[in-house]
Amino acid sequence: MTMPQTPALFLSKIERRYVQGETTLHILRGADLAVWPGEIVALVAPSGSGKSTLLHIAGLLERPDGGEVYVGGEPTTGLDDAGRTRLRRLDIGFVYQFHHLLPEFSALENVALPQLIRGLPRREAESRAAEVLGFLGLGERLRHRPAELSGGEQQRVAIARAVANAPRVLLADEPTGNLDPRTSDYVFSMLVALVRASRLAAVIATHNLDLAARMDRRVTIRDGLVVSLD
Ligand SMILES: Nc1ncnc2c1ncn2[C@@H]1O[C@H](COP(=O)(O)OP(=O)(O)OP(=O)(O)O)[C@@H](O)[C@H]1O
Repeated sequence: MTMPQTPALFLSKIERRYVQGETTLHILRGADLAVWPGEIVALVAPSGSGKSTLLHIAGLLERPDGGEVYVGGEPTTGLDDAGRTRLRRLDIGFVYQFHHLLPEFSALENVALPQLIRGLPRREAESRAAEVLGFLGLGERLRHRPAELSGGEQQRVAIARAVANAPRVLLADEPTGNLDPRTSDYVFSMLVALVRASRLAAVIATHNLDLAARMDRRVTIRDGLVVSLD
């Protein structure tokens, strides 16, 4: 008998309000989203609709005002800050529009660092980092610092850093947003190949409809709810 599968990420009835003086912005009003291992979901939401808010909540960077975030089937809102940080380090990878690499470290060191923080021995962390960088076509750039890499290469290092820990969930906010169209297309293909090879569950926010069309399904945020665009 096969066990029923669990979504890698499950957002259930997520509420988020921002209170500013007299006004309350009710940004998320019971948003639901389930993402399965190996699935890539495009989040194509208008500016200001709550896309970053949703990604921050999914990535345990921000707490919802209501609802529950399940990672690998486990509820997370009851965890204290240390528990959330631990789970985030183990199970969640982030890629942002701007790479946020550490300028004084090489590509290899940038990718190995999150694994060292998790307690992996240096040799193992660096060997895993070299493997992922090699997969992304950067085998010849391991010792380069970010300033010695092109924009597309820097972004591939950021992708390698996010996935080298073998997280369950990958969250990306406009990961190719600051690259020219050709490089964006190439880096995106690399990202998809890596997500599929590692069977991660990915949510990728983008305004680029061509890229969104290449993901498994498309959702948006409308009136505080996640709705399917397919
Ligand atoms: N800390 C905060 N305090 C008050 N309002 C906030 C806060 N964070 C976000 N907001 C408001 O919530 C709304 C959603 O913000 P969010 O950053 O999630 O938008 P977004 O959909 O990611 O937009 P963009 O695509 O422009 O980044 C915005 O109107 C924003 O002004």
